[in-house]
Amino acid sequence: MARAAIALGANLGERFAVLTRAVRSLHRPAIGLEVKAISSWYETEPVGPPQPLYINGCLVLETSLSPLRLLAELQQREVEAGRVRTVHWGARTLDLDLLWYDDCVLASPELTLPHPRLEERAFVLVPLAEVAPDWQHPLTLKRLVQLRRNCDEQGVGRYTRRALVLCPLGPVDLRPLVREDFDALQALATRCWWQTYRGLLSDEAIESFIRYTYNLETIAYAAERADGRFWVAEDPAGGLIGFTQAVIAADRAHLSRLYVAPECQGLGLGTALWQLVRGELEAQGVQRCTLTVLNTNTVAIRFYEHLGFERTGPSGDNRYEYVFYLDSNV
Ligand SMILES: Nc1ncnc2c1ncn2[C@@H]1O[C@H](COP(=O)(O)OP(=O)(O)OP(=O)(O)O)[C@@H](O)[C@H]1O
Ligand SMILES: Nc1nc2c(c(=O)[nH]1)N=C(CO)CN2
Repeated sequence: MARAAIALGANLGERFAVLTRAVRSLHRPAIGLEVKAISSWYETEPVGPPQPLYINGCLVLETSLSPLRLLAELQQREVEAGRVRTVHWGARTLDLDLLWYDDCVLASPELTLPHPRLEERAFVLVPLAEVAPDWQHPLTLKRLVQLRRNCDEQGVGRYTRRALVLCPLGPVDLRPLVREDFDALQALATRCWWQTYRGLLSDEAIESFIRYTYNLETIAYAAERADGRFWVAEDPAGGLIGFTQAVIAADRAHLSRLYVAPECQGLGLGTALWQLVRGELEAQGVQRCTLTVLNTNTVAIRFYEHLGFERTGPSGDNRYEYVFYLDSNV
């Protein structure tokens, strides 16, 4: 198996939907394509003629395909995404570039490896350094960390409202909750609540919490609160398998909920949801994030402490209060 890196870019249409579909379609172990790492997403100013902002990211793949076969797979996905080539470096629904393929060096017009403009593009180097920091350019012998350090990152900003994370299920989409999710969220929350609180709370209390907190009206209210951030985790088949919400008020935030479907626990999704929340809180200048947890919920307590939350004391009704400091100067 060879290792290869792919740059993804999109600046037309439903950019995230297109990019998510592309990543998922590149995870096909049966045909010798396996996604091994996915970077964060970045919103980037266009290099080239005036055009809309891009979303860029990078992947590392393991593959049994030859470089040219891999390029053909990439080009096929660009066509499927509706890409039309008109203007050089112009706007596109999807751009998939092969950045490198092991130590392979090639210089044909059809395929040049490593990608000839890799070293001058911050919109490639910044996400690539996340997923392959130790990669070394086979010709210049420069390491990626060094290339990234020397590049001008202006115009390349982290996009904190979404992430695509790899887990044994394949690429899982962490994205904002939308109205079409409400029914599925209600069903998932009901399952999560029974699994989490059976034995810790009375059945009547669980039933009444679910009825109060996850009826369609309260879900809609939570989703639409101006200061709320509500994300869901969507598995590769389109099912919801996790959710979280943080409420921000000035430089403080409160993590109101974080749940993962019972059958998907232990895959790193809870941590991934927290990382997404944390990135957004940092981007908003939030300094501390609090939460409360039932004092008998040892699984959750262990999880939050592992993330770095510190207990600040008991709160009313059998709960503990925790805080996470985002700014080490606080
Ligand atoms: N490493 C590579 N990855 C992708 N395409 C390549 C590579 N090397 C050469 N090519 C060739 O480049 C041609 C033009 O590709 P494309 O239209 O995607 O360019 P572009 O995205 O507009 O510009 P750039 O190549 O600077 O990103 C393709 O037909 C492809 O055969
Ligand atoms: N920010 C940004 N600018 C670009 C991009 C891209 O992916 N991101 N792709 C281009 C052609 O490959 C030309 N310009």
